[in-house]
Amino acid sequence: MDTKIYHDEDADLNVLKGKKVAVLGYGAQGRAQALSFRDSGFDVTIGVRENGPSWKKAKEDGGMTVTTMDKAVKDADVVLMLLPDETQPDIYKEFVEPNLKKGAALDFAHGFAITYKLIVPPKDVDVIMMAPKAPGDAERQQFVEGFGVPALIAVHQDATGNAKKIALALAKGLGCTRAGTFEVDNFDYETKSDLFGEQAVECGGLSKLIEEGFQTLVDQGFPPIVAYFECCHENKLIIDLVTQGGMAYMWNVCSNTAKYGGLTRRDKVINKDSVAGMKEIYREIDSGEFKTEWRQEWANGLKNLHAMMDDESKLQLEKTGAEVRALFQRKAN
Ligand SMILES: NC(=O)C1=CN([C@@H]2O[C@H](COP(=O)(O)OP(=O)(O)OC[C@H]3O[C@@H](n4cnc5c(N)ncnc54)[C@H](O)[C@@H]3O)[C@@H](O)[C@H]2O)C=CC1
Ligand SMILES: CC(=O)[C@](C)(O)C(=O)O
Ligand SMILES: [Mg+2]
Ligand SMILES: [Mg+2]
Repeated sequence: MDTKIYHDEDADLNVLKGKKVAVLGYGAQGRAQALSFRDSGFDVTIGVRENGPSWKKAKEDGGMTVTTMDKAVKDADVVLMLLPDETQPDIYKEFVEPNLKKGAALDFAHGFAITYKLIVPPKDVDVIMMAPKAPGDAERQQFVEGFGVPALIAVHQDATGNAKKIALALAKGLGCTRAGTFEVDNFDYETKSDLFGEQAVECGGLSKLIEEGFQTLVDQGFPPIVAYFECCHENKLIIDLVTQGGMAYMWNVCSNTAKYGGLTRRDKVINKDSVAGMKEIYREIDSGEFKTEWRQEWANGLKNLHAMMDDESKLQLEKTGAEVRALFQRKAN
């Protein structure tokens, strides 16, 4: 299946000229997208809780209307649900559904709520996705530097006939058509790949690999800072090589000792049991079991999540990392 790729020339910011773009939420994605839309000339309204931290931050950033979510949605031509996934169904019910005007576009940066039918929009609105494939800070930084991160777009519902044009205008407004914006057939492709990637590879798998590698060396009596450089700090430099020129390039830049040792021993770490684990992760995502568990965790006040985050913050790795960053800060001053 060929994925259609779009660049600047395929998207038109004027599609949103004179239109009201309401961004609900001002966190990682909300702030990065809203500031870039503002700088791209869109009429941006931020919808957040009155006088909360996001309200104050959005006011400080300036150049946008800041109001409550219900008021932001009223008369909006595009509403971006840049709220935590777990909060979206309730916020949609209370603030969006009663105020969303006929012919508006409802946009998501991740398809969770639509894929698992936690939000079912009316038939008379466009439902689109513009999902940047990056953390918020990175996408804003690349926009400011004149480039942009890649994004996925999808159209779930095209009531006006303009759904894809609007998704592309949003992507261009965030600089994502500079790198490349990829169209996928449906929300599920983004939702399920993103959940899998963040659980099995980029957040879950990678953090565990780093933590256990670090602990293995520390348990062998290595100074924590030595273990930190080897199992954590240097990863960015290696990944930069992969990003620059692929796996072969990374291997070629590394020593032959690293090539031989890495290629002959990596299966001791990532092996058929690990792959079976990856398949189980995907099965839980695809079946909706993860969705059900995550909804239950939200209903329980995120107790387990807070406990796990507390455990993470107490790791020796974090203490050593803070010392290293302080060291580097000294160099920067
Ligand atoms: N974090 C990231 O960089 C990425 C996130 N996404 C998606 O973007 C969407 C937004 O996620 P993030 O920006 O990470 O969210 P976030 O957790 O960074 O912040 C969301 C913002 O929503 C508001 N908010 C939070 N809880 C609220 C509540 N209970 N009631 C009302 N407002 C509330 C606040 O303004 C908060 O700053 C999600 O669908 C996520 O999956 C997609 C790509 C990357
Ligand atoms: C930053 C990103 O793309 C993630 C990991 O999917 C997310 O934060 O949900
Ligand atoms: Mg992601
Ligand atoms: Mg994600």
